[in-house]
Amino acid sequence: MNATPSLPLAITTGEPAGIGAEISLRAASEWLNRPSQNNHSQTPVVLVGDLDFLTQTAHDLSLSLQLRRYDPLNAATPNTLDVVHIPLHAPVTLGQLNVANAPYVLKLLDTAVMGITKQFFSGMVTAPVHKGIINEAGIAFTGHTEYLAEMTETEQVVMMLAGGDLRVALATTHLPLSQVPAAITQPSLAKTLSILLNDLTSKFNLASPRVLVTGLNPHAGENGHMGREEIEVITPVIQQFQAQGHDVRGPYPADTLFQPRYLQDADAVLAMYHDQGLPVLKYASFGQGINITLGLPLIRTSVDHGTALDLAGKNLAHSGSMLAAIQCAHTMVCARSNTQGNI
Ligand SMILES: NC(=O)C1=CN([C@@H]2O[C@H](COP(=O)(O)OP(=O)(O)OC[C@H]3O[C@@H](n4cnc5c(N)ncnc54)[C@H](O)[C@@H]3O)[C@@H](O)[C@H]2O)C=CC1
Ligand SMILES: NCC(=O)COP(=O)(O)O
Repeated sequence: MNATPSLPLAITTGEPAGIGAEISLRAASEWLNRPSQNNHSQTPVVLVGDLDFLTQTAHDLSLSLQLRRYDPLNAATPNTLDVVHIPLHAPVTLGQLNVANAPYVLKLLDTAVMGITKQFFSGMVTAPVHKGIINEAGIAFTGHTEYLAEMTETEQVVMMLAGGDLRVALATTHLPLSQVPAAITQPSLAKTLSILLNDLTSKFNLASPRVLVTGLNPHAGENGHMGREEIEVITPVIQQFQAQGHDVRGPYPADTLFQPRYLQDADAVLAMYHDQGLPVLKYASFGQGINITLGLPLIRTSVDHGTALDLAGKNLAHSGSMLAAIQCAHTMVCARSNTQGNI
């Protein structure tokens, strides 16, 4: 047993009008009551959000949790959940977005990143944010993935979702479909594959990961008759990695790749764009899957769903994905402390 508990994971509670507070509180409560596993004590968690709002939400959910303001010098007692208090900018009406709280949502992320940088936190787990309302507040924002890359000055990161037996990584993230082909170049695809292979080994303990790569076009371009990206971009990059000894295969037509015959021995699929890969994963495991940002200099996991404004305040949201995201971040913290010593 690793007797020294690691630094806490920061759970950013997301868009306050959505289900973020509810799933964060419920998942944290379940996590705190779980027995330790894998010879490691459970990584502690702290919530990042408005203390009064979270206390009211915990009360509405009848959770038997005491919330208190986070104090790094004073460890939380059992059944007590620490909150890094970030005040809301405006009162919350559940289910109704308010531009006034967009800066609050981003402050949660900034606080978690700063806390990781200063070694108060071991990593971050993010509840969903609403991309649209942040943009309507006049702040350009496409997602946590790109925001965290920018904040940490990381040139390229990779979005990967995992659920059931499937891992799906994406060559492009939140781009209009019309911009996808131009964004997939040999250098960008090679960098994506390199991050994916590296993190599957370092974070998921896979010594020689097998990655299956989709084509971009229908039928992977049908020998160039339905698009040339497979011939001009994707195949040369796959061959480059194969020549280096990596088990990377494809390009496969995306509509036939997602069947057990291909997937049973694969460690991950690399899909070319958001709506090529994620619908399959969400069909397989929606509500239980996780989203991991690979290539960042910090640990970040998240849920596989959005803000679910339609469920906010109804005590109907499932917290399984949030709990899985905490579990995954904990596993990554343990893997890191095994290789680097406990931090
Ligand atoms: N990690 C993040 O911050 C993410 C944020 N989003 C954002 O969320 C917003 C809403 O996106 P939508 O496409 O409507 O997807 P959504 O995932 O919020 O909702 C889709 C459907 O799934 C249901 N649902 C979602 N989470 C659930 C849960 N935990 N338990 C039970 N049912 C659940 C909702 O009620 C709705 O019927 C958008 O602004 C999107 O950008 C979407 C995905 C991830
Ligand atoms: N569909 C996944 C998604 O939108 C998650 O985005 P991010 O906020 O994690 O970058």
